[in-house]
Amino acid sequence: MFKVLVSDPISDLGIQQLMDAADVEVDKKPGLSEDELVQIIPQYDGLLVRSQTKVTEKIMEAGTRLKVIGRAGVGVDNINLEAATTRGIIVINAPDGNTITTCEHAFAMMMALARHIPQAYAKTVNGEWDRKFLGVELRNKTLGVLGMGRIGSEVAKRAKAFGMDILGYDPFLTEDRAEKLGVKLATVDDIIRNADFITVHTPLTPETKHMIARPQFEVMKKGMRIVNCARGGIIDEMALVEAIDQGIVAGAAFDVFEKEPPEADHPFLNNPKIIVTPHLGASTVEAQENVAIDVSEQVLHILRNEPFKNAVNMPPVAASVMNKLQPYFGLGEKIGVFLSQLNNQAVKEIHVDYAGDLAEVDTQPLTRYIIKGVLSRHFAGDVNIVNSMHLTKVRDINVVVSQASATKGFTNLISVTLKGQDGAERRVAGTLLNGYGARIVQIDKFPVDVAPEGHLIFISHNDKPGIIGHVGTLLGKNDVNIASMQVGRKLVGGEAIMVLTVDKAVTKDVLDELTKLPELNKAQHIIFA
Ligand SMILES: NC(=O)c1ccc[n+]([C@@H]2O[C@H](COP(=O)([O-])OP(=O)(O)OC[C@H]3O[C@@H](n4cnc5c(N)ncnc54)[C@H](O)[C@@H]3O)[C@@H](O)[C@H]2O)c1
Ligand SMILES: O=C(O)CC[C@@H](O)C(=O)O
Repeated sequence: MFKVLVSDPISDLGIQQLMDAADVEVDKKPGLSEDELVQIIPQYDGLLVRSQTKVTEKIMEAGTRLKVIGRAGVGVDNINLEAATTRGIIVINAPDGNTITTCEHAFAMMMALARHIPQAYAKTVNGEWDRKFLGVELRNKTLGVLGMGRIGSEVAKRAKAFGMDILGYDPFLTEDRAEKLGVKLATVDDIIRNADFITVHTPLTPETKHMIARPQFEVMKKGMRIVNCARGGIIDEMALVEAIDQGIVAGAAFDVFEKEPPEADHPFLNNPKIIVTPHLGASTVEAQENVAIDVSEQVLHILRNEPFKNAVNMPPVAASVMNKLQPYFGLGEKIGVFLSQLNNQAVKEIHVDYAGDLAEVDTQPLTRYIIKGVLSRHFAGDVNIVNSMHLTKVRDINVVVSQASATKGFTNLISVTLKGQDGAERRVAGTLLNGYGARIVQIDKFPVDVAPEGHLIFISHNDKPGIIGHVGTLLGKNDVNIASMQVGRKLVGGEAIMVLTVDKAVTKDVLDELTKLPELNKAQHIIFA
């Protein structure tokens, strides 16, 4: 039974799928402190949060069973990703579920700003009939959108319908896409100097922190208005207050703050030209259901070891590519497991070569399975596809991936070579054979045909008459039943290998006895657990 802790208020309807799952027990405990979380987290396999819970290294350190942290929303700045990756904890988010809701909030903030709606409301309900509030139209105004991702693009579409001219900047915005969205591709400087309204929709990163600060306010169009429904810190709060005081900025609308919640004396909270909401961008019934449904579904997949999407601490891969790669994951990992047992020296480089059907696909996820296989028997702690690449960096292991079309007659081929620090190499290649599943087809320089399952004995010997008989007799004497046997050699009488599939594990004593046979150089037990 998997246990999942929901530590923030998350839509019940959204997590229904998790609560209904027969193999999952869900505990809802919103509002716990870090210390309280540290106390209870060891019993959980999954943690579901919104933005209130700060998932710190200390919590992950205590969460020895944690496999997945699900963020019901987009931003994962409340989760220590580095700590999660190091521990192999998969972090997933729900990037699409609140896009429209947040876009609508940003748009509502822009309209409220243009027409002083919160200020007028406050006066009216206080008994004051103040008709001096004079707004501006959106029509024919220039809107600058910084960050044309999911939310920024939706804002631009709506602004178009309002008759605004839109300048968009995003390092990933192409001319084509800008044209499709009816947006003029601009530089940050164009936007700063020409926009009547600016709205920011980037993540908070070292590059975007204070991307609008004093130098930018100094060159802005007098009377412009600015909206931040993305992340506190993208706009320098103190510089904004100064720009309002100097009459450069006519008004600002903020849903997010550098520190949340802001202190009671935060200068935004008593400034009549700044309207604020308490990080409500994603707060609609629809968005909260959507993100909770998305994230619950992925958490279930991860707990059940099924393919999943939206991992934040792994590179994104298109679903079509994932479907193509998925059948190879088991083979890739087994090649790695095989090599990790064959190899007996410090690894400097892992070279993965993909051929045939795999030559033109983005094979990054598959490489992670191979590396996981190579490392998992040697590293303390959980090695998985989230932390496997990270672990190679920590251990200074170079990973080289190549793709080639030469398949040596196979429709697909994965060849993995471990290079040791003395330059020695071990190689295992495998393929997926239609109707037969995973097969190992090469070990070092020897062609073989072995199913990577259960227990194998790998023997290197000199190709001399009688050796197969000696091995069979010795194993029989020790009650080890041979299910199949493969012999590989390059030259008659030269170096050779033997791979035996046996029904059970072989003891070290049996291996030692095998090694003492004439012409036998080495015998190893290989296990695919
Ligand atoms: N207020 C809320 O409740 C709320 C809700 C949802 C999302 N958000 C926040 O809104 C922001 C946007 O979310 P999204 O879903 O559209 O994300 P997204 O990833 O789809 O888009 C972000 C875009 O920002 C662009 N970008 C990155 N650095 C940039 C830079 N230096 N200059 C210009 N553009 C840059 C990226 O290329 C990307 O296209 C995020 O910060 C997210 O956390 C807030
Ligand atoms: O959970 C929330 O309400 C905040 C959501 C928002 O900031 C996000 O990044 O998705």
